[in-house]
Amino acid sequence: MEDTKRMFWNEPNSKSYGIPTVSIPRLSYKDPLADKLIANMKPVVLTDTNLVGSAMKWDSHYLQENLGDSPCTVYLSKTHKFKYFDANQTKKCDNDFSPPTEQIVMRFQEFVKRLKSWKEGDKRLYMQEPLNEKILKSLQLVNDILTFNWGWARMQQKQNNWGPLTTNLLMISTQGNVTPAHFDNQHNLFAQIYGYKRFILFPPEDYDKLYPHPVWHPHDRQSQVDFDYPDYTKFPKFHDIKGHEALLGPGDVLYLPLYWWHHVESLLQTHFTISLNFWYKAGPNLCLSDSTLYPLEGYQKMAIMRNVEKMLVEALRDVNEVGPLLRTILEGRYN
Ligand SMILES: CC[C@@H](CC(=O)C(=O)O)C(=O)O
Ligand SMILES: [Zn+2]
Repeated sequence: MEDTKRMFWNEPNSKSYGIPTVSIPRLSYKDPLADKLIANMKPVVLTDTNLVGSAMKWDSHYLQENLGDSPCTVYLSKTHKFKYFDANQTKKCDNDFSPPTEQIVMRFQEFVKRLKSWKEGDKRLYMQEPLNEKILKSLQLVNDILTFNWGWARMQQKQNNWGPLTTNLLMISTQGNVTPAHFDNQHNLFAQIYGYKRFILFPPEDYDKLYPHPVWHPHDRQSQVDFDYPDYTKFPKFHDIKGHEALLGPGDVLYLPLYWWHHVESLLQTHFTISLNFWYKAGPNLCLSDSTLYPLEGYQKMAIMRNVEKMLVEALRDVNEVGPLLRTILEGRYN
């Protein structure tokens, strides 16, 4: 793996974006430091969990055999970026929101056909579908899933007090696709199955450097900063950002902590990449109580800021009144 890693960084698609980064530790799951990092909500790549060992044989042919006519959600983009948006939150944008990607449902076999014939210049494809009874018709695939290393995953969930597993998102991306920087409100065990992905992570406390869209916006949780063409006038603090970087290959699992920002790229080594994530709800330590330790952690302050913003949007109704009211609270009093 190390040799592959060295070869990779010559790849043209590993843009540095001018962001200094440190490497995320790559450890055996047996290394006590691995569990310590997870317990402290720090990212770590685990190289030998065998979490999705039974999925290492999943390639386009095998998945076509076992998912064939299942309907799956596919995003189409004219660019390499797949910036997520919540279609239910466009009403507050007075129709000046233009979706950056198209979302369609197609049969899995149709997706594979388009994936195989895809070439540079075509609309890029990104299939993202939760593994659930809707698509799991084949016993072979169900058996593969049943033989994941659930013992290890359940142990992490229990000893770190995570909430329930909510989703296993199956992701199949054409080479070179980018999921721009965003955060999720769940813990994530991200398993790489085929091809290579590059992650650049930023801690929750970089909230002020990544300028997320407002909570009411369709791009809630997504950074406003375009890493390819950063607007340092509008987003000056982005200049000081520092990242945590990891290259994931088949069998690697990245623990991506709740509220950590992440930018994700499918590298050019293969025509497409296959990944599966395990999203777990946050545990009770996101709620403040008598046992809360102070000072609060970055992720706890992030939850507070989001709740304050949501409360103001609800109370004021007009989103244009949120800024002026916050400035009134701040100016000459807290700054
Ligand atoms: C959802 C797409 C993204 C992964 C991610 O953001 C997550 O698992 O939270 C990626 O791999 O391109
Ligand atoms: Zn994410």
